[in-house]
Amino acid sequence: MRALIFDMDGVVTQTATLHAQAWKKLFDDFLQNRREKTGKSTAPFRIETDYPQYIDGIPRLDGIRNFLKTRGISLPEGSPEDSPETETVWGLGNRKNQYFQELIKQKVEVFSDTLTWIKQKRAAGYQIAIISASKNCQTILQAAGIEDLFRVRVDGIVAEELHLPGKPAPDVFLEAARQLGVMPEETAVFEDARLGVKAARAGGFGLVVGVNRKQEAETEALLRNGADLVLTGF
Ligand SMILES: O=P(O)(O)OC[C@H]1O[C@@H](O)[C@H](O)[C@@H](O)[C@@H]1O
Repeated sequence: MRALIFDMDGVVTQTATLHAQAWKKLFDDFLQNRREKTGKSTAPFRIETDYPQYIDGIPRLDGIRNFLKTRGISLPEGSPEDSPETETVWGLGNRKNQYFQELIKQKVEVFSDTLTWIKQKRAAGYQIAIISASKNCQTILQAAGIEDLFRVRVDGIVAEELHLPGKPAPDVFLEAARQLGVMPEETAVFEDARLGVKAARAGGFGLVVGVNRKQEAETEALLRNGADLVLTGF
C-alpha cells in the first residue's frame, strides 16, 4: 500500500455520535409535530437501527429522503434558502445542521489512537487523505487543529462542487486517490459507516478496513457490506 484514506466522522473525530444526536432531535421534533397536526403516529427514529442503515456516511439530504421513505412520508424538496422550520427536505436539512453546529461549537473530540497512527504512517512516507460526506468537515478539522495532517480533503462541499454522487457510490474515495496520485489498488480505506465500506469496496480499493467503535454486532454488519477486516481501535 502507498496511500491511506480515512473517513472523518467516527474514525478520526468523535463526531458521528454528535451527528446521530442531531438527527434524533430533528426527527423526534418533526414526527411529533406531524402527529399533532395530522393525528398520524409513526415509529420514532432509532439511533441504534435507523442511523447506521439509512443516514450514516451519506450526504445530508440523501439521509433525510432515505429515512422518510422508511416511514412512508414524502416531502417536497424545497430549496437551499428554506428556513429550518420549513417542512421540506431542504428545510429539515437546514434544521439538522443548526442542531449539529450547536453541538460542535461546544466540543470536538478526536480519537487519539487514530491520530497517533496517522502521524506514524505519514512519517513513514504514506500518502494520506481524508474524506467525508459532511459539509462541516473543514470546520471540524480546524476546530480539532488537525487540518494539516491530510494532503487531500474530499468533503461534502468539494463533492458538491465536482458533482460527485455520495456513498454508497465510490466517487469520493476515487477522487481522493486521484488527487493523491495513486491507484485504488495500492490504497487502503478506513471507514466506520456501512454504506462507506460498501462504497470503498465498489471502488476496487486494495484494502477496505471497517472501524467499529460501537457494539460488537456492528463488526458483522461491516464485514457483510464488504470490509476485508474490522478494527476496534488503532
Ligand atoms: O450534515 P453534514 O455535516 O453535511 O453531514 C452529512 C453526513 O456526514 C456523514 O459523515 C455523517 O455520517 C452523517 O450523519 C451526516 O448526515
